[in-house]
Amino acid sequence: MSLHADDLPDVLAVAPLTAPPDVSLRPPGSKSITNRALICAALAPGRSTLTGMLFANDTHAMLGAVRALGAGLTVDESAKTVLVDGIDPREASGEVHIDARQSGTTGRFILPAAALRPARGVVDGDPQLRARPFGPLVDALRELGATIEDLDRPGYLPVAATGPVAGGKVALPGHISSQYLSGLLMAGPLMADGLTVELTSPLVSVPYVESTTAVMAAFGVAVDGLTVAPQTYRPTEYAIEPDASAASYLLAAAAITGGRVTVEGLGTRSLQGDVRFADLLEQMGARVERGADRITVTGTGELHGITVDMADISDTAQTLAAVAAFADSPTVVTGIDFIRRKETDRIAAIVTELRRTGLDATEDVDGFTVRPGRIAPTDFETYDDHRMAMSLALLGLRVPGIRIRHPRCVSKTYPTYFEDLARL
Ligand SMILES: O=C(O)C1=C[C@@H](OP(=O)(O)O)[C@@H](O)[C@H](O)C1
Ligand SMILES: C=C(OP(=O)(O)O)C(=O)O
Repeated sequence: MSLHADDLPDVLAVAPLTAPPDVSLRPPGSKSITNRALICAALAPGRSTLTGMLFANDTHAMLGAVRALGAGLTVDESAKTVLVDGIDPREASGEVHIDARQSGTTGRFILPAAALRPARGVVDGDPQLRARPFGPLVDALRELGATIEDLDRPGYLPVAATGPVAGGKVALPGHISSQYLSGLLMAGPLMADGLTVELTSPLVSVPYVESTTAVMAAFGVAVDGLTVAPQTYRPTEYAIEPDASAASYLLAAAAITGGRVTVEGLGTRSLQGDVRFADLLEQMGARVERGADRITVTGTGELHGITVDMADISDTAQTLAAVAAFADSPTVVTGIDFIRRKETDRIAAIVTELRRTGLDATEDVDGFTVRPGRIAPTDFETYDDHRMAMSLALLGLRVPGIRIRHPRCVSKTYPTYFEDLARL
């Protein structure tokens, strides 16, 4: 049976490992970097070459989005490469329709780019994305000169944007999502007056904004603090690094099973904050070796609970919850109330599922607590959230009788997840 997302059954049984793993794996390309590189390349008149691309539902959403804006794409999935012929959206005409599917990054990055066009661009998504907040981004774009029509509930998709966005100074909250800021910054150099963002509340997911400015720099655009002067994106050859959030599951597997897993292509040079998940495994008792382009985690048989603020790396909070289930003391995760507005309410979802398996887990105001205990055979619900499926599957590497319902949701960012898990 193929374990590719497209071929998975409605309920997937996870077989416990018969021996600790000792493997080296290269996770697929980073979703976050792929979607940034696609935006920057699409806004860079001329041909860019992107290598190491992730092909998954979220990046297919972005490929469709930049194609709708007029970028030319030559896609070679087997070579993980895309040639992008970029455009200047300020010269575009004609109404376009963009389907961001389930992808927050696609919706929040393409809306400011679409608003650069002096014609109407409709941005919509799946019901799941329609339920996630867009209000702060819509307000900011209006403030900067774009016309944004609410096509349904104000502050939510679908919306229609008509530019051009003149730019200037804008106030933006930081505590709901960093994606608004990243999307505005990437469109910033094409605003006639440039862009300065003033944050009105503390920024979550900070490392993602650092990734944004790093990818922009690779395409020749400088950002000074939260100010972008009018500039031109330069087409370039850009190598996308593997996905650090995807790597968290593989590294967690080593810590949980007492094995050794090396992820290739990610290390101290990574642009992604989620590589710091390895630091948490180290704090819990695993051994971690870091190179410029690889991270190795070795499980020591010891795992202790920790208390940690995960506001910077919240996509790995559910992974940590799975590891915490095997520790010898409770783990408390704080700083992540904003993950209630991701693919699902992730705090409620992970606590509900850990309780279903018999663990004493509780929701806190801005996070959750996991108290280790006996883990019973369980069919886990996944809430159409790829990270629920990927995290809960880790329990099955040690505990018999773990089954994942609707596992195909991993196609959002990691269609080959269960193939990689089987390689352990
Ligand atoms: O900019 C990005 O690539 C992302 C930012 C984070 O979202 P928030 O800023 O909404 O927390 C993260 O959860 C998401 O998976 C990817
Ligand atoms: C929250 C996520 O994605 P996005 O916000 O890009 O939909 C994620 O991948 O966990």
